[in-house]
Amino acid sequence: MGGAGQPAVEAEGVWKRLGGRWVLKDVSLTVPRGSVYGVVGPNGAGKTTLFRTLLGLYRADRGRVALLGEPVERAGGSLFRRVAYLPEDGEPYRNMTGHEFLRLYASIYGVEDLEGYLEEASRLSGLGGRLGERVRSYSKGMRRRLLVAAMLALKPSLAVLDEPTAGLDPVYSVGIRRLLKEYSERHGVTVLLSSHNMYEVESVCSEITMISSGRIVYSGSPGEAVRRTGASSLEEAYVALVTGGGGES
Ligand SMILES: Nc1ncnc2c1ncn2[C@@H]1O[C@H](COP(=O)(O)OP(=O)(O)OP(=O)(O)O)[C@@H](O)[C@H]1O
Repeated sequence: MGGAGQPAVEAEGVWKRLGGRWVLKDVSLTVPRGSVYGVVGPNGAGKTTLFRTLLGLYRADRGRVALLGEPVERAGGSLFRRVAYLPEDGEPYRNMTGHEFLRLYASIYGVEDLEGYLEEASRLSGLGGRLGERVRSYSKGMRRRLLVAAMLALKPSLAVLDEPTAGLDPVYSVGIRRLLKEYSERHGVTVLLSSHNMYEVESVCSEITMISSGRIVYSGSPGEAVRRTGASSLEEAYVALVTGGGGES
């Protein structure tokens, strides 16, 4: 399996056009192996498009993307089995029980040690006896937790999560952040996430990229963003760095 010493994700000069306009403009970033890396930016800045392009779900119009050391356009099943993606609107099937959903997830990824996987995913979900109930009886927080547990228990090389805690209460948000950080530290899982929550990004991410109108306006540590702008918090630094770029423009 090639690319063990390579960054988890490397994008160079990526441009992507959608609906007749450039949504990503000359985006370059490097996500180190084993890191928790955050992408932040206003609504419509291009975060989801960036993730989809990095994962090969969209083809970049210009530039190049390497995923786990391989050019993404050449990547096949053996690479994608090491990558887990949770889209912003990802949902488990409502008519399945939590247990059934985990089994389905394991079969899609070709998990070999099914019992070990189910035990770990069940534990990470924190859902206990509720796993025997249908997903449609779960709250949004429970559904998110089930999805995050399903992906982390795979121990993927790279986990990509688009706004994993959006709309969740603080208890679920803190729980998910803890899982992501622990799994990254303990199992070397590289985590790439997007968020609108600067507290979240500051508390879990070692490096961040800020994107505004499809262009990178900052890459580095959260602390450096604060220092560079002379702001008193990451939220203030973020506003200073993205102001003028706008979101949907
Ligand atoms: N399939 C598409 N066709 C045309 N335009 C698109 C398409 N997908 C996204 N866009 C546009 O591209 C821009 C970036 O969208 P994207 O969803 O990547 O932003 P985002 O940063 O993830 O936003 P949010 O924070 O609101 O989720 C937006 O202006 C959006 O309307």
